[in-house]
Amino acid sequence: MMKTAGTIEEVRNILEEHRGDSIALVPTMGALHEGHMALVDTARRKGDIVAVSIFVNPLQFGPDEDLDSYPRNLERDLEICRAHGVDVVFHPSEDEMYPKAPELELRLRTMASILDGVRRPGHFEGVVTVVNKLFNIVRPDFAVFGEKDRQQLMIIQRMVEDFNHDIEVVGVSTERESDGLAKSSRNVNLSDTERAEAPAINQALEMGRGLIQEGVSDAGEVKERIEAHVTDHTSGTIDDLQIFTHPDLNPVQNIDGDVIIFIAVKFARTRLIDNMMVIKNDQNNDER
Ligand SMILES: Nc1ncnc2c1ncn2[C@@H]1O[C@H](COP(=O)(O)OP(=O)(O)OP(=O)(O)O)[C@@H](O)[C@H]1O
Ligand SMILES: CC(C)(CO)[C@@H](O)C(=O)[O-]
Ligand code: BAL
Repeated sequence: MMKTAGTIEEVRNILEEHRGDSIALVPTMGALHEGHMALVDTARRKGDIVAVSIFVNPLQFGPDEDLDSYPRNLERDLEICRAHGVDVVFHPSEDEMYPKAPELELRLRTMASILDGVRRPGHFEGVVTVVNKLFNIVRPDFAVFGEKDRQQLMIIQRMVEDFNHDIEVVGVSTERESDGLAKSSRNVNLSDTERAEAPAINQALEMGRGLIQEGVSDAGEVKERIEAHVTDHTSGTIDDLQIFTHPDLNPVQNIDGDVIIFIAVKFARTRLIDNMMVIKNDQNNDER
């Protein structure tokens, strides 16, 4: 039977009963969907015990961002977790996680000097702070994160290395709606019109991948074509569009190897992100 814990003491007591079992943790901000459940399924294959954390972390939201309107529905989330055979859900309050304003700050260097590290100042500092806390509270053997938030996944992988957490970080490929839109908790904050337009983001990324695989090597040209597709088919504006080498995330002008295309699109109330890896010489269009 699934157990739930609202406090650190409760979750530690529950996990203590499972001493000797390996734990796979899926950190989330709730408003769960099938993307999260793909993470849970991976966690189930990895660990004896699957723990999901649900916490909308205020530290990773900027002052003008959507902390207040971020979707929250704990009862529904618990039902979804129960139906998926999750063993433990940890859903702390803000006071439980931050009884005092943190005195110590973690700072990132180059990995936050690009993309959302620049667009959302302080975001990744907030993410690594809360994930560190979750790792210390749950002490998982495995921690599962989605490739939709690829920069976050790479930063957490690096954090585990830098801080010697004895945890295997596992990445899971992006779950998409049947029309290609990446599943995201924020999709519910799109208007009907925006929701109908939003698949153009994935279409544009697919088009970019196609161009690169056909031999277009000018990153500027690929970006222009992607931007035009999004602009022509949505009311959103491009907040960020970058092509980086894979796996070391260097900006690229001339594409002569594998790359990742990152995009962020701002709609009226909601900013969506997506990314696509392009294996340059891969003819079968599978995402890795
Ligand atoms: N479509 C998806 N496919 C795979 N993993 C996903 C997907 N959406 C979210 N995740 C992963 O789930 C974890 C929790 O993410 P979060 O709770 O922020 O949900 P989200 O859908 O990404 O919400 P947001 O609207 O904040 O982007 C993260 O590791 C994230 O990468
Ligand atoms: C990893 C995370 C749960 C930390 O708050 C959040 O950034 C998310 O949901 O991706
Ligand atoms: N999915 C990453 C969490 C955030 O957007 O704040």
